[in-house]
Amino acid sequence: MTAWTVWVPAKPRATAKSRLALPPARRAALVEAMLRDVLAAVAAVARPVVVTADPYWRCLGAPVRAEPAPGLNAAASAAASADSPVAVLVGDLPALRAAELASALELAAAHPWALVADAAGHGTTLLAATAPGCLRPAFGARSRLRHRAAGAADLTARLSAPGLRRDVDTLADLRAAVALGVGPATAQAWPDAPAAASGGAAASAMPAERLGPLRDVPASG
Ligand SMILES: Nc1nc2c(ncn2[C@@H]2O[C@H](COP(=O)(O)OP(=O)(O)OP(=O)(O)O)[C@@H](O)[C@H]2O)c(=O)[nH]1
Ligand SMILES: C=C(OP(=O)(O)O)C(=O)O
Repeated sequence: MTAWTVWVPAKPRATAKSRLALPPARRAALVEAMLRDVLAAVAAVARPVVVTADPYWRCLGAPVRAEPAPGLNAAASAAASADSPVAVLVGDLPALRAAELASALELAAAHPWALVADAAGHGTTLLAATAPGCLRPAFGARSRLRHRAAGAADLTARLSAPGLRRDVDTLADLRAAVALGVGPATAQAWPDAPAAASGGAAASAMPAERLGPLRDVPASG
């Protein structure tokens, strides 16, 4: 089996997920929880590395690398120059299952580099490369097409991996992730949700009927 290193970029805690309409402290707690759930899923199948400018993220317990410059693509480019096989996985996938990531990486092992698209179908949640220097990050609006045009194999249609594709930019996205079943840290950070039983993201499931109290909250200060 291929031994993958999976780099998870993490924006500074104070500014991450600015599109989530939540008060800053609650947003930061949610960002951290999602990151914890993603890292738990990654650690089950690969070696995780957090790439960030924020020393706070050392508290997550995974190895941390400093990003070379601000921005997701600069952070991802650090992974691109690391030893392959290497992947970049966004950190806002609270419904990620370890088995989904394992399936994606298994498919990716047959390609120089590959992508998985986000739930909307326009963005990218995973880039993975088996050959040195192949991974060319071009995250941002409509990144799926850019990554494909640059030569990445598009694995999306060959996978059933809703948690791997369910990135969270808005509260509506969070609602969709909750419907899939989020990991235990996210379940705990979101007060409307019951804390998940032990067993990590793969074992947790949050029933859709608990979604009632989830409301858009105006951002403050
Ligand atoms: N290291 C690093 N990671 C980043 C940076 N910007 C975004 N990321 C990470 O990239 C992944 C996807 O990011 P986005 O969905 O754009 O999240 P975001 O920038 O926090 O969201 P908004 O502030 O709402 O635009 C998440 O894991 C982010 O933490 C950055 O400047 N540096
Ligand atoms: C960074 C991306 O998207 P978003 O910021 O919308 O999550 C992307 O899909 O390349």
